[in-house]
Amino acid sequence: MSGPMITVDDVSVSFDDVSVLDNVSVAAESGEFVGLVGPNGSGKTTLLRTISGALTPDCGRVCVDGEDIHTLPSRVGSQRVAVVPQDTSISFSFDVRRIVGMGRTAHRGRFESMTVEDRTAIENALERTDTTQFADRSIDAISGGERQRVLLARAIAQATPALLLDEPTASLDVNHGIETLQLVRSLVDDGTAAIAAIHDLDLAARYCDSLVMLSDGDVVATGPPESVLTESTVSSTFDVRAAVTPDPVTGAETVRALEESDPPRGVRIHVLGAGNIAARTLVELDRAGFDLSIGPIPNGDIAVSTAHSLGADTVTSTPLSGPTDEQLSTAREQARTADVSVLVDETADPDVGRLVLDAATPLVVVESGSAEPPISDRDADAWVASTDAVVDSVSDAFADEKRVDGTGDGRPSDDVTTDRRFTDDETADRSPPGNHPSNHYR
Ligand SMILES: Nc1ncnc2c1ncn2[C@@H]1O[C@H](COP(=O)(O)OP(=O)(O)OP(=O)(O)O)[C@@H](O)[C@H]1O
Repeated sequence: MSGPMITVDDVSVSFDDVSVLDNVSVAAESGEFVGLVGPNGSGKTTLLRTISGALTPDCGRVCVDGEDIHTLPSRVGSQRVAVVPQDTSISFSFDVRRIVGMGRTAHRGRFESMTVEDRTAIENALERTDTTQFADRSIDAISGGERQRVLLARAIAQATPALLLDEPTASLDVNHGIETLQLVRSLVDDGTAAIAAIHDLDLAARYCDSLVMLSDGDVVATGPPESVLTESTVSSTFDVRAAVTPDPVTGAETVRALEESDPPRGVRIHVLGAGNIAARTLVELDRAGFDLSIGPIPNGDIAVSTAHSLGADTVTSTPLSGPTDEQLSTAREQARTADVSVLVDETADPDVGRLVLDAATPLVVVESGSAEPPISDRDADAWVASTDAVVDSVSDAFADEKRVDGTGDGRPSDDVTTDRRFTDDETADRSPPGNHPSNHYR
C-alpha cells in the first residue's frame, strides 16, 4: 500500500459559522497509534467524527486506504473504519453479544445470516475485551465502563484496517484502562491504524507512537510524545504550569500540573548538616519536588544513605578527620550555585558553616535544639523550628530571591544587589525562636 492508511488533509469544520477545526492535517500509517490530545472543546471529537465520515468538512479531504471516506457508500466505509464513541449510551436493549455482532454487518449482505467466521470474530472480540462473562446480559444491565469495553469489542469484530476511539478509557478503572490501551496497542502491532482522543496525557505518551495536540481547532504540535509533551506546549495549550518528567518505570513522559505554590523544576537546595534532622529535611524537600545537594557530611551518617536513596548530589568526608580542602571546595561550589541553602544547625564546625554563609544564597536554618546554635540569627532569611515548616520557608526564600533578582531564574543577576543580610533594625523585627547566641561563625 502506498501512503498512510488514514490521511486528513487541510480539513476545516464549522458549526453555524463558528470554526471548530481550522486546516487540520493528520496521518496514521498501518501499525501506527496516533493520540489526539488537547483541552476540552479543542476539536478532538469533531476531528474523529470527520474522519469516520459522520461529519462532512467545509473543505479538505479525509482518505482511508487511499479513498475519500465521504464519497464511499456507508457499508464500504464501515469495512474500512470502526469507531468506539465517547458516548456509550445505546438506544435499544439488545444483549451484549448481539451488539458486538453488529460489527459484522459491514461484512455481509443485509439479509444474509451469520457465518462461522462471523461467530468466531464475535467470540474472539468478547474474549479480548474481557466481556464474555456478560455476553448474554442486556446492554442496559451492565456498567458504563463495561459498556465501553463492549463497544470496543464491536469495533474489533468489525475487523477494519482503521480504528477511531474517542476517550476509550474515560469510564474505565485503572486496570481496565491499561488493558484497553494494551489491546489497542496489540491491534496496532498487528497492522491496524488507530487514532484515539485521550485525555490522560501520561497514558497517551505511554501507548501512542505519535501525538497530535489540538488547541481551539488548530494543530499546535505533532510528532513523537517526547517532542509534543513539553513543559512549554502543555503549559500554553492547557493554561497550567506543568512538569514533564520521564516515568521511572516505563520511561514515557509523565505530566504533572503544578500548583502555584509548587517549586519550579530545576530548583536546587543545598543542605548542610547531618543526622536525623538533616535526613528528614532531605525527605521533605524531595517530596516537594526540589533537586537536592548535601555536604560535606561524614561518611556513615544516616543522612548519607537518605541522600543517596533520593539521588542527591552528595559530598562525603572521612568521619574523624573532617572534610579535605577539595571536599570543602566542591561543597562550597554546590552551596554557591544552589537556589537556597538549608543549614541544619547541628553543624558545629565553623569552617563548614561558612560554606553556606559565604555563598550569598538565601539561607534557611532548621533548629535542631542544640544548646549552642552555630550561627547568628542575622545570617539567615528564616529559622524554622521543625522540618514540617522547611518546605514553606524554602519556597518563600526562593520566591523572595526571585522577586529581588528579577531574572525569573532565581539566581542572582549581575546588576541587582542581593544582599539578604539584615540590618540590625530588621534583625530585631525578625527575632528567631529561642535564644541564638551570635557570632559563632564571625
Ligand atoms: N453539533 C455541534 N454544534 C455546535 N457546536 C458544536 C457541536 N459539536 C461540537 N461543537 C463545538 O465544537 C467545539 C469542539 O468540540 P469537540 O467535542 O470536538 O471537542 P473535544 O476536544 O472533543 O472536547 P472534549 O475533550 O470536551 O471531549 C466545542 O466548542 C463544541 O462546543
